Amino acid sequence: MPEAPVPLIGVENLKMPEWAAVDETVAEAGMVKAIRALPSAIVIVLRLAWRTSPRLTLLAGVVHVLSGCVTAFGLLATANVFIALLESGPTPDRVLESLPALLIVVGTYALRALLDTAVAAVEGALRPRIVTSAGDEVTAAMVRVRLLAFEDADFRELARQGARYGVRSIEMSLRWLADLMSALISLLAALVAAGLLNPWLAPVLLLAALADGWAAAKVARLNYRHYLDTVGRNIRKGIVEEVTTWRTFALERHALTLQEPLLQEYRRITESLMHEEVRLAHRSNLVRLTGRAAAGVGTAIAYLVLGFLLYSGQMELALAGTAALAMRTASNSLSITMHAVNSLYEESFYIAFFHRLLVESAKRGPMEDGVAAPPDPAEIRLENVGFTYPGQEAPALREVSLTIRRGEVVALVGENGSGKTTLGKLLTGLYPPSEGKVYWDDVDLAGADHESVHANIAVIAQDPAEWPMTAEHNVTVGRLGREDPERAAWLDAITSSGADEVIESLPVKEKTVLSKKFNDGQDLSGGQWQRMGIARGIYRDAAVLVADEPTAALDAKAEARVFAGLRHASVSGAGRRTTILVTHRLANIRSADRILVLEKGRLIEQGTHAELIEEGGLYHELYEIQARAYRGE
Ligand SMILES: Nc1ncnc2c1ncn2[C@@H]1O[C@H](COP(=O)(O)OP(=O)(O)OP(=O)(O)O)[C@@H](O)[C@H]1O
Repeated sequence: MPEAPVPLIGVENLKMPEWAAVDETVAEAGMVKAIRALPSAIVIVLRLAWRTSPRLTLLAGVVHVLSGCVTAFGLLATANVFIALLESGPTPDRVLESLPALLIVVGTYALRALLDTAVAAVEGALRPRIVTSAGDEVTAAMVRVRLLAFEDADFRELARQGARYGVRSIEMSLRWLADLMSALISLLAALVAAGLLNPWLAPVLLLAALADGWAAAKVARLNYRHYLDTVGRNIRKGIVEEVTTWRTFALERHALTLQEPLLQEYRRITESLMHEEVRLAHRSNLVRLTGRAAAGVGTAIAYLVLGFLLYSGQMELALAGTAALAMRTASNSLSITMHAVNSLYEESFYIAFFHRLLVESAKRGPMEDGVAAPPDPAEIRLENVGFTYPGQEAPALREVSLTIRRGEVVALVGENGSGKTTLGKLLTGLYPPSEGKVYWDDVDLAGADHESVHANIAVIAQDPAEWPMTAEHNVTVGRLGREDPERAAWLDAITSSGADEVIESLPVKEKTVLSKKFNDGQDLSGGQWQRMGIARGIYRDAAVLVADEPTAALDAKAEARVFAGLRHASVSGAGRRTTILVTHRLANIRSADRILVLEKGRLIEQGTHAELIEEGGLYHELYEIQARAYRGE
């Protein structure tokens, strides 16, 4: 019997992102309630247009209104042509008499054509500006959010959806808004014309429109409901696509023979999405058919009313032509209006993402009016600090109190998951504590301007970023404007880190682009990237340096060289640098000024190597395990 497929990445029990759960209520809302939500989306778009260019926005409004008015005028002028033509008397005379009215009609058509061109020109200039501006607002908001925001999966997904659908929806909404304005004005003109001819004609025309409108609104809500229902599966699909096709997973994918199971998983998700898609198409079609049938009945009633009015002599035949024209125009405009309203309604959900993304980003944005942190703090002090990652229950750090003085080399030691990396992020103000305080001298980082803190830190990450730029910029990107006429800082950074050997091996040395995305680009090995990351951290020459497992991927020779380099860097340069080292290789940190030992998020021991060995606690135990392994015991 074939084995049942094992779902690698489950799809059934996915928790809905919080923002999508909120929208559930919108998707379930009644038609009236939903239509009431429409103006807020229009306001967002109009505000954005106004912010982008008040002049062009105003101009777009004016040309639209003018163009609609000309249509209305043309329609009423047509009535005069019919009246002149259908009067009693010889045909040539009637034709001649109708000529002035006909000329007016032709004139309105010409004017309408000119105004349409003006509308297209103004919109052509305005729309790209608004779309660029919307994209810019999202990007700027995202760039400015605090680091911790990226730990929040809901926010990350909102950012993805807001950037992807929000900006596109704004562009679409602009088109619909333009259509809506022209159609509404034409509709108004046609209804007035029809109403003037006979008051009964206007309401029956509206009847047909309502049926159309109901169907379109229902389809919009079905679409949005479908979007919400499938958002979780689409997230999963993205993840599976990533692990199935990305290079990062390629090695293990093959080595673990996961290709086929992953493909199965991918198919399982896409097939379930496809079935939903087909179901949606069927349901939408049915709704549309019902709407069209009802609208057809409405139109038939309108023509019956017209026929009755003619039959009963309540309307002259001369006016019936204009009435029919007005009905036709009204019905066209109504269908455009309804389509535009419903498309706007549909887009309004996604515009809400855009808006929510801006609001959520602002909440997570930089501190306004924060005080400047000292550029070279004499001490960093933690008072009863606790930290819990967003969405987690258990704290990663608890009740940590400590002081680190300028120039100290402090090593953080502890088992996996004990909180070393997290502590490094709190000391450098990258994450705010959930409890307690972090001070740089007497400045509480909770009230400090983030940039002033981050400008004075350098972080050598365990998995350094592989910047797709030249090797030179990979080292200098942290302080591009640094004055280095003799290249002493550059040489110091690359020799202390061992990056000099990497650069030497590159085809065009430091000018080599380190990315396979470029034709002549080059990739590096894990250890080589790590050396570039260390060089970058040293070159930044910041007052506080955190090196998180900087040598995990380095060979023994390179590792010894890096630690010597880091010790040298901590006493050289502009001032004495505060260095915080996270490492599991305890032999490297024997000479650290102080060793802090963490266990399950608590600081349980601190002191020099000798003191901690003497104490005989966890550090002693960990050190002995490693030492025994080297002694071959
Ligand atoms: N991004 C995150 N989201 C949620 N929890 C996290 C995150 N990063 C770390 N944690 C949790 O916080 C705790 C501390 O993690 P941290 O990375 O600080 O440990 P560490 O001592 O540096 O571990 P290692 O030696 O493995 O690098 C762990 O329980 C970990 O599971």
